[in-house]
Amino acid sequence: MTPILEVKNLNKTYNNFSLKDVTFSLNKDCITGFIGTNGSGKTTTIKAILGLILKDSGKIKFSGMDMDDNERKSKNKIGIVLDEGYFYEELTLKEMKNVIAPCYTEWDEAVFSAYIKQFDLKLDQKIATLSKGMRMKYAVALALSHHADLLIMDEPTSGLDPLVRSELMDILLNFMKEPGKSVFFSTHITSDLDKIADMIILIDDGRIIVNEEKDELLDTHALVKGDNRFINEQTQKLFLTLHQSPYGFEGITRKKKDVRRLMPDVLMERPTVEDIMLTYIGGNNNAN
Ligand SMILES: Nc1ncnc2c1ncn2[C@@H]1O[C@H](COP(=O)(O)OP(=O)(O)OP(=O)(O)O)[C@@H](O)[C@H]1O
Repeated sequence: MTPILEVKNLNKTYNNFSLKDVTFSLNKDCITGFIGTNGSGKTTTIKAILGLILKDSGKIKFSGMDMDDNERKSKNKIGIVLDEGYFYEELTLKEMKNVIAPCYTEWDEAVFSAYIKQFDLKLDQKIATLSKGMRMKYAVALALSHHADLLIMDEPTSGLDPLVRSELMDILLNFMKEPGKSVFFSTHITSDLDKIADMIILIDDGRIIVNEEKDELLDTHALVKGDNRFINEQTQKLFLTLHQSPYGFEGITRKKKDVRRLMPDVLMERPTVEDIMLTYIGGNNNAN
């Protein structure tokens, strides 16, 4: 199956930062979480994909077509929710919609009205007066009203309370019910992804470190906790990260069988996406 988006050897250099040969694909019918710490390159990658900044090199394909050569055609099928609202604050929701709608050949006013109603938004309200949660919902309504196949969201949950974040997760799951849809979702609030992501891509210092199915990632790793007496020169090597305190140790392993064999009395739990992220970032542990 053709991936919905292919990013190949994407490079972009700023004074103190660079994307380094960023390469990944997004599959149809998948929610992909794009995770990384502050400043790891998530926004830069998304902006480069969307042509909002000039890339130094690299190829981006949408549904098999080169995005540089088919900008209008591909952007017609992509919905975008960006971190900084790209809205004119003094306009009302309706006025801003009137600016955005003509950019899309498949704009669907009925779908937009249904979202506005569902999200309890008022079209005559000024953008400047929207709360963070309302602003996110408005951005989602705009992004999903032109029959997009791929929704790209940059930190949509940042600054939102847990209730609104959970509402957003439901909106995304609802969007995914139609076959052929995909979501690419950058965040450093990884708990949102534990629930909904199919794939996890981790970027650290401009480099893709992990690109794997979420369940595979969580099944092949384990969070191990136990008494310090189990830690010795041999068992230490079983861990990607290991933290010891006077009360015991906690570590992430990929060698679950060996841990079970050599450390029979320890606790093994399924890690979270955050545990995995903290394991692989920074380049200062056994994982790299
Ligand atoms: N226009 C620019 N000029 C120079 N440096 C920039 C520019 N835009 C971003 N950077 C730098 O690139 C690095 C990556 O930034 P980016 O916004 O992509 O990170 P991020 O992973 O999205 O972080 P966050 O989670 O904080 O939004 C940062 O060090 C940032 O300072």
